[in-house]
Amino acid sequence: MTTAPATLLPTAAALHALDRPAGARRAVVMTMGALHDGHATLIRAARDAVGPGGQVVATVFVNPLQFGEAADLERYPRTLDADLAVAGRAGADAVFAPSVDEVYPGGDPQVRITAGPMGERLEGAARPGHFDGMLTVVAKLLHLTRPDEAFYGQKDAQQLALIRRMARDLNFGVGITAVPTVRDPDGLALSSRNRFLSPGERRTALALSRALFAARDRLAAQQALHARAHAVQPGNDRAAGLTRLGEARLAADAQAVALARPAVEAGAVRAAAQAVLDEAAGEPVPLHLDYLALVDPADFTELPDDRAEGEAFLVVAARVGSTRLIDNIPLNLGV
Ligand SMILES: Nc1ncnc2c1ncn2[C@@H]1O[C@H](COP(=O)(O)OP(=O)(O)OP(=O)(O)O)[C@@H](O)[C@H]1O
Ligand SMILES: CC(C)(CO)[C@@H](O)C(=O)[O-]
Ligand code: BAL
Repeated sequence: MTTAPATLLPTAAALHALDRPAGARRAVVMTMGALHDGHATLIRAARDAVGPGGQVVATVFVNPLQFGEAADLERYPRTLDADLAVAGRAGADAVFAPSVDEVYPGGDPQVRITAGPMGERLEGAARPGHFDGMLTVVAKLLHLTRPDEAFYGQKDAQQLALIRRMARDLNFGVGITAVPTVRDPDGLALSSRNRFLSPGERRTALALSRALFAARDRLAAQQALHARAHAVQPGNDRAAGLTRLGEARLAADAQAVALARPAVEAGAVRAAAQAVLDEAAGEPVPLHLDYLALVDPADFTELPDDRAEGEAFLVVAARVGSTRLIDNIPLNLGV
């Protein structure tokens, strides 16, 4: 393990020449560069997984195939020297940072990966072709780097679900590991694009995480009501204890509310987040909501308003000024 800058591997030939000690596990962390602590957390997780004797390779490649607007591609930050230092400190041995010609010799590839229906929803609908381009380069980078395990951030939840799906559907034979979203102390999910936000835009952008946390808190409050209602049901031993504590009245109220509304429903969770986003849309620096959706983690289809059980992701995308941001939170509906 090293804290020196990671070794730069600018070509596939240099990558293939990288010595791979016998028995050493190799982990890969793919990025588009401009590394921040979210990326460093992925690299640290990769290092933890393979151990000091293993090998961690990060990749830095701004993939033209997954960009729609040319302006977004052109202004994407490129900070390779700093990236080598961040990657090295976090525990990467090497950074594979190829040129566009190295990855796509002879121009755009004719044969590509198709993301399928999950790739057309939400982010896929907002950025047509994005997920086909993303999966195509992920497939290429997996073939080039040949890892045992690859690490991706939960922040890009739909991307992660599609990569898992590709690895499974097309038998890539690689382990895919998710790393939870890393946030600034104020809640904003770290993202390379955050650097484009002015101070005012950043304040408005905080509504994304605030909306997700409001939904999570709404769900937790309803679940707590149910727990208390359950505690005072006839025959439950805890009822006597609660009475002694003077909580019987409170618990009875809770039971009445909980029984009147028997479950925590998707519609109420979504509404709690929507209220925060509506308020941010009226700020002097407004938030322009692209989508807010409560989805099935398996395929990113929207859950019906009356769904009251199971795993879900609450996902959001919005533009503030000229910067488009995404965020999400995993939730468990039901009581
Ligand atoms: N805040 C974060 N927490 C955890 N993982 C993250 C975070 N931000 C990015 N990642 C992960 O890092 C990997 C590389 O992402 P990428 O280079 O696109 O960074 P980014 O900050 O998401 O940039 P941008 O949002 O501008 O595309 C992806 O697997 C992504 O999910
Ligand atoms: C996975 C990825 C490196 C492919 O270009 C990119 O989409 C990203 O950085 O999340
Ligand atoms: N962070 C996902 C890659 C992209 O925005 O293109």
